[in-house]
Amino acid sequence: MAKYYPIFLKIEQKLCVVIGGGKVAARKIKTLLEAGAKVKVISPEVIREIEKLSEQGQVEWIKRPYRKGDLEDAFLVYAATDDPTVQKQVFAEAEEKNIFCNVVDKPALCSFIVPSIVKRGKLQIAISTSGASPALARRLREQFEETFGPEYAEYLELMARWREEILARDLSEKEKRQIFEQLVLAPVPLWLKRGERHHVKSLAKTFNLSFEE
Ligand SMILES: C[C@@]1(CC(=O)O)C2=NC(=C\c3[nH]c(c(CCC(=O)O)c3CC(=O)O)Cc3[nH]c(c(CC(=O)O)c3CCC(=O)O)/C=C3\N/C(=C\2)[C@@H](CCC(=O)O)[C@]3(C)CC(=O)O)/[C@H]1CCC(=O)O
Ligand SMILES: NC(=O)c1ccc[n+]([C@@H]2O[C@H](COP(=O)([O-])OP(=O)(O)OC[C@H]3O[C@@H](n4cnc5c(N)ncnc54)[C@H](O)[C@@H]3O)[C@@H](O)[C@H]2O)c1
Repeated sequence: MAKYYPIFLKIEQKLCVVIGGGKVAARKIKTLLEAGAKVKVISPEVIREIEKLSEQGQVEWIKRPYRKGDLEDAFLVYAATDDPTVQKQVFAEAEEKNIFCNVVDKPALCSFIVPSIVKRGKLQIAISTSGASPALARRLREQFEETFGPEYAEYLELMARWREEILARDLSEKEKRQIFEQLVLAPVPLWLKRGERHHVKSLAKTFNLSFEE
């Protein structure tokens, strides 16, 4: 099994080409759009979900089978057809053009694989089993979603703002690190979840940080 290197890619406004228009393609398209990519779908048929996105102008749908040259200018490519010959052709063109390629039914032909994602605002937990068990990746996501609830979105907003406020202070690296450590130890997510905002307020006050109720 291949070794994989996890990173978070900035794909805003970058062209991502998806070959095929079934439910697996739809799943990949969803996360591409969430990251702000420009998505082009090439497939003779697509499921209703993708057709709707095309009607709303969120993706460009080219209604025909894949042909060589379709990957021109692509930043990322997904081969999500049910035809192994087409899958190989897409992979071959991507290799030739040095484009990262995800072949959804053939990990051996993937130059990148897609993780299962827990997303709470700025917090993203990406889970991969290196392709060993996608079903387990999904199950772990569901477990993490219970542990890290929607309150983590606001928590991260607060932490980001507080971090800026602390970084702007005339303190030594050590002093700043000590404050960050104390802040992450406080059960802020729990307070937010329970609506105990007065606790968050007094924590903010202790460190002279902003907090709007
Ligand atoms: C995480 C997730 C992200 C996403 O797709 O967005 C994702 N697969 C998901 C679900 C899922 N996929 C499959 C099942 C059915 C149960 C099962 O087979 O286990 C389920 C479970 C379900 O749907 O419940 C079938 C399957 N998947 C692959 C193959 C081909 C093969 O392994 O040979 C086959 C057999 C196809 C066939 O029948 O022939 C391959 C890949 N799937 C990956 C990602 C990459 C490795 C990820 C990792 O590191 O584990 C990799 C290598 C390539 C890629 O696609 O990037 C998403 C969860 C989203 C979520 O819900 O959170
Ligand atoms: N990686 C994953 O997460 C995962 C999960 C489940 C299944 N799979 C595998 O992924 C593949 C796709 O799954 P699905 O459920 O989306 O399949 P599907 O049959 O619903 O969709 C296949 C799509 O490919 C299109 N297509 C066929 N020939 C084409 C061509 N020449 N050019 C362009 N498009 C073409 C079809 O029009 C259709 O829209 C299957 O091989 C399946 O076994 C992968």
